[in-house]
Amino acid sequence: MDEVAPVADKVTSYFYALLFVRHPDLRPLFPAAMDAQRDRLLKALLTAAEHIDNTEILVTYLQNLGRGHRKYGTRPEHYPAVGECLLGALSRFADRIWDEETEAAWVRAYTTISQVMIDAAAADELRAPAWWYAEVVSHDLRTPDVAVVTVRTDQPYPFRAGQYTSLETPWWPRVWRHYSFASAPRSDGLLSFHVKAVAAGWVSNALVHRARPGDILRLGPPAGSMTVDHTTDSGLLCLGGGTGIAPIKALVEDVAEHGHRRPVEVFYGARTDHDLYDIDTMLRLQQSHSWLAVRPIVDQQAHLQLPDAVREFGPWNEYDAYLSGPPGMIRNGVDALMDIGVPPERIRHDAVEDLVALRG
Ligand SMILES: NC(=O)C1=CN([C@@H]2O[C@H](COP(=O)(O)OP(=O)(O)OC[C@H]3O[C@@H](n4cnc5c(N)ncnc54)[C@H](O)[C@@H]3O)[C@@H](O)[C@H]2O)C=CC1
Repeated sequence: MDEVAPVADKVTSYFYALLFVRHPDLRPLFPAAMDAQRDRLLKALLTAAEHIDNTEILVTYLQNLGRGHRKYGTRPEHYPAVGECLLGALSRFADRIWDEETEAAWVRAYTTISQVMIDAAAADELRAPAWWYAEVVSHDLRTPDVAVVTVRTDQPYPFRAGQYTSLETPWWPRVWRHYSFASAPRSDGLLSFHVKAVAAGWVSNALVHRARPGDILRLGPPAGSMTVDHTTDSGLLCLGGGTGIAPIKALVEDVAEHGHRRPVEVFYGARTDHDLYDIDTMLRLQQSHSWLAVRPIVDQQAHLQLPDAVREFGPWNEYDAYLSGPPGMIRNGVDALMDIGVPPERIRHDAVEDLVALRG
């Protein structure tokens, strides 16, 4: 992977060119514009390579990936075509080190990887649809660029508070983006998402500025492990930045439903007062639950960013920490928490690679 990383862009462009020339029948499975897609393939490979020595994490990651590929229409017979083109691209750009042994190692790795994905997809097929249709039932514009979008799915959608889904709009077919659920599972089955229209974000702009009740979206399966462990009663320290408050609100509802009186401390960060678009909901929750404390942290007022604010309170070493927000906030937040003694195994957040896909 070291050989490939510096020329990653070239490898992926060449890979897709090979794939579409040799297998034109696979082209309709991919979005019309391939820019974001290119990054994804390499990110998946890098993630797999990074966890190559941790079989448990790697297998879980690949199983999710396999399940997630069902919504694209991926079939087991597509995997050899992809593998062959991937090897073609890698051997071309890693030619300095490429030999029979390297090729054999890649074939072995790819065969194992694809088999785990194929098996996970096949098992999932027996119990869940490849995707869910979701009708927009309400669209609440909270700021000029943040909307709360609520949908009703065509079939029951099981998930856990703190997880996210992938979402496709009718305006950008086959372009999928991740959004966290903004509530714990509700008795009426409705799902809500907080969406910020980001610059050049096709899906987010469509959801904020175009989507209206009656529009039909598609959802992929739930994913993510930022969920509450209900077998313990340790406190929860939650950092939600911007629309990252969405899954934190879901976690608070989850704790409330489980009836444990465990302390939950929420730090809700935003650039300005105006960006604290969900503060009323969070303060209402605080009023209803004595175990919950919500602290809004606004950059402009305090001249400090969300992770710094957390240092001023605590101690947090008995807490499980949950972070949700922009990738920079997650990275700095994890550093700040470790710095003040929170053990890494108690810190939870979505993978930063997936957060990149949360944008747009
Ligand atoms: N599961 C998750 O982790 C979720 C992540 N998100 C992501 O959250 C982001 C929200 O975007 P916005 O509302 O525009 O956020 P924003 O850019 O307005 O920032 C929100 C908060 O994060 C802090 N922050 C931002 N960058 C930081 C850095 N480098 N170091 C320390 N603190 C930093 C800011 O001070 C602010 O308090 C999006 O990137 C979205 O993809 C959204 C929902 C769920």
